[in-house]
Amino acid sequence: MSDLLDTIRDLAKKTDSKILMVVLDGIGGLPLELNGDTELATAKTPNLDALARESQLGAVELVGAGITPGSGPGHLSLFGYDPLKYVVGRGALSAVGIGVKLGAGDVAVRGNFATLGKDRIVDDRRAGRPSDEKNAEIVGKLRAAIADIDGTPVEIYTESEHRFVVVFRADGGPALGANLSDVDPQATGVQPMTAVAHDDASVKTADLVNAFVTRAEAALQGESQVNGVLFRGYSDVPHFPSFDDAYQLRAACIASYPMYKGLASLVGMDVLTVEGHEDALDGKVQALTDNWSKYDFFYFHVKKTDSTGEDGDFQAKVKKIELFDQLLPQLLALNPDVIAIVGDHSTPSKLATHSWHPVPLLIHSQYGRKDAATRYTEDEALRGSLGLRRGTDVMPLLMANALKLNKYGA
Ligand SMILES: O=C(O)[C@@H](CO)OP(=O)(O)O
Repeated sequence: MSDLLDTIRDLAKKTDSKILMVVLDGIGGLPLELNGDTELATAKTPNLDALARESQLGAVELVGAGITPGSGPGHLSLFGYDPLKYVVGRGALSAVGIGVKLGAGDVAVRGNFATLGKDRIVDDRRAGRPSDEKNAEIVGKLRAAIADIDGTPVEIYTESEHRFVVVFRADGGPALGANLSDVDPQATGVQPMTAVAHDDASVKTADLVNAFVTRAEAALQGESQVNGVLFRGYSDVPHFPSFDDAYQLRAACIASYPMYKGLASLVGMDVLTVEGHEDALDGKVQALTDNWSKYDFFYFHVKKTDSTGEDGDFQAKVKKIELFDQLLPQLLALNPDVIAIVGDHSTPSKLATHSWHPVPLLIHSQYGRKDAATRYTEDEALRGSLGLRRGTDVMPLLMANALKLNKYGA
């Protein structure tokens, strides 16, 4: 099956124009009551509104109608990689994002520190979002308790907040399979699940995962809030076509959270250093400004629009949107030839998790047509000239608006 990336590679050409892709993680939302306003519509966003009135708007479904994307597939779609073809587990994204190298046959898995109540019922899938320092303290405890499991080396790393990474090393033995079920139920009020192998190569991995969960809970018995571990997204390291090669671009990633840096690194983007804590918006603007002349594509990631939605905090998400709006003029001052404002999925506070709802897309360039949209909101976007599209349409549209694509065919 011809891959869109192959077609784009044949059409792409180097030019001096610059593309800035801003991903507001989880930006799409829902009104709290029927016919009410979403978080985006509620937010006061004068700068986004002004930009929208001079841009083309539409909406994107990152994987397909009715499908709720994880951040990984959502981003791969935005980068032009069909998420149904290019599959990678969270484990590899997190591991690569924190600089852990995986060898042949190793398996990495994404962990959540969680709060377990009576009968091991999951009370909080994120253990109250502990600090990175608390995370590191817990990782230290687990490293002391679990250096290996029946001779299989086990490595445990802090990612951020409630997130951690475990790597099971093949250590010269048979490759460990990554085809097994999650421990993380991605819900509260139920117990962690028992990992089950879906093929013979993953039987050992499932045994290792279940043994880790048992030993970790024993080691964390004295902890009041961080006393459980949930696993999802097992994977080895995939080899994806290079983003720079497919688009003839020099691409840079500006993100704070390791998983997004891992994803960008997997497709070959340069991951720029961002100073600051948490979502570090000032540090990201600084990194963008300092490196503006060195690249012609920038992926600029904003995380807290997702986290606040996942915490079910409508007003907090509104505030994070308004905070981004306030820094938008600094991005526009760099005068990108093309800027896109988009998200990798919706995370409505009402659902407190990702959802299938299309995400608003804004593209600003000098080659747009008249567009009826007057704001960057879910409803207004669908009045735009771009209509409803797949996430994999975004990069070709940005390349076209940057005059970076030759004509297809004679
Ligand atoms: O890591 C995260 O920020 C989120 C979304 O990807 O995962 P979780 O719901 O486990 O916090």
